[in-house]
Amino acid sequence: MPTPPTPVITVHDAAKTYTTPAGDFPALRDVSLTVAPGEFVTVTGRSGSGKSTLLNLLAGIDRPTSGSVVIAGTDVHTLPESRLSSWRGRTIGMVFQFFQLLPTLTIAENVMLPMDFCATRPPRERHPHALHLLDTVGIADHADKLPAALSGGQQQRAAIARALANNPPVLLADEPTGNLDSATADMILELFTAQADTGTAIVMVTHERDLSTWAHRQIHLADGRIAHQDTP
Ligand SMILES: Nc1ncnc2c1ncn2[C@@H]1O[C@H](COP(=O)(O)OP(=O)(O)OP(=O)(O)O)[C@@H](O)[C@H]1O
Repeated sequence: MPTPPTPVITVHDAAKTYTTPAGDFPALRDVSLTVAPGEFVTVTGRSGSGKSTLLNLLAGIDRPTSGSVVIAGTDVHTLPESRLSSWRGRTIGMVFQFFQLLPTLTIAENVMLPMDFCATRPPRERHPHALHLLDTVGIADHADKLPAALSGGQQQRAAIARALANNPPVLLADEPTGNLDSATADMILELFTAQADTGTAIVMVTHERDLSTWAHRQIHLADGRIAHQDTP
């Protein structure tokens, strides 16, 4: 039997309780999961089931009330606040529903931002690397345009190139196809599949229930717990 790969994401017994004026609200409970390098996992569930809360814990944006989140060997929530954003910039790529490109920077400049922020490459290599990434996602011709000149699908490709700028082991996506027509959405999902094939672990929150054509595993949340996991 081959040894299973060491997970790049390990969530152990994580819980997140929000304290509100109306009392404590358990948004996540008893969540344990692992994701291996190269795995493409979707997280589905009704509105309010805890999908974004889980993604925020994985990104180190929020801390669990109890339990642990270990990403690429780092227990995320033991990192001091001062090291968290640089850790995130090197370890996590993030893709959002509304792309979140900076409107006054060109597409290439947007893709260079994570490299500038983390100084992961010497300055002279950053623009060529941005062009290489834009080529990989099929929009190198648009490198010098502003985001507003691109279609939604092209902007999402640029956002994916930016997310991959520092070659992170983990890509987190929050409804990345939610603002795209279905043909464009399929192209974005194909890009994710191809990226997973290179060894990146991908966790994607989505409202679409069945993405078995693309995802290796589908995790379904209900009331803050993992209700079931399907492996197509
Ligand atoms: N900062 C907060 N303070 C209090 N309650 C919160 C906070 N953030 C989220 N919640 C509650 O936690 C629950 C889970 O929220 P979460 O955003 O994770 O759900 P979701 O599954 O991502 O929903 P959607 O699909 O609508 O984005 C919800 O009931 C929400 O109201």
